Amino acid sequence: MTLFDNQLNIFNTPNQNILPFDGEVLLYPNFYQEDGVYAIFEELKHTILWKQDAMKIYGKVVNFPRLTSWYADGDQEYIYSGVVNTPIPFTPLLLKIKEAAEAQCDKQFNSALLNYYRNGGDSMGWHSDDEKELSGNPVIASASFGATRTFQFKHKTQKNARVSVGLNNGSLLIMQGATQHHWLHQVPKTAKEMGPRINITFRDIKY
Ligand SMILES: O=C(O)CCC(=O)C(=O)O
Ligand SMILES: [Fe+2]
Repeated sequence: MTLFDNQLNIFNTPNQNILPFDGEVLLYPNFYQEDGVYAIFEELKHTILWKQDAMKIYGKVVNFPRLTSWYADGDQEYIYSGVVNTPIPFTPLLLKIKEAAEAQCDKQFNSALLNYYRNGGDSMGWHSDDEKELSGNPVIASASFGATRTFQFKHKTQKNARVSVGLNNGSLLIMQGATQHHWLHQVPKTAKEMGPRINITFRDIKY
């Protein structure tokens, strides 16, 4: 597969920080850009072991508004949003996507959280990626495939500070520095007609 050959030479041009202060977020809209980018979504859709997780809210079991999966090196369980995740070993395609992100970040990742947004009704609410297993200032690389969804940041204390970007097919978003301490992020629901989207966030979990 030649999917990522030459890519780093062409698409790793320095990019501007999209946050105004208190963190660093870099967006590379055309990172996974070879012809194969259209096949990545389909392969992920069919080969990832998607699951429907649920959480209890006031005693009621409510499905997450998306499907999820967790891939990682080793066999350590990881609790995310109250759900115990047992890791699945990386597939060859996930490894290629991960290695390209690692080369761009100059950082190794040992795990990946995957989210499958089936349509505009699927979403992820406001949160920071600040689980205790992520180190003080985590570097998180987020790869997106399929439909473009809006990704929003809002500052935790400066209420008017908000940033919104579209995460398109083949984009790579890197969140680093103090971002998770000061900013929340979300993928809001939309009433617009919306195709499916798969997002992968690569993380380095300290056990
Ligand atoms: O789907 C996205 O772009 C965001 C995913 C995310 O924030 C997460 O997995 O923590
Ligand atoms: Fe997140």
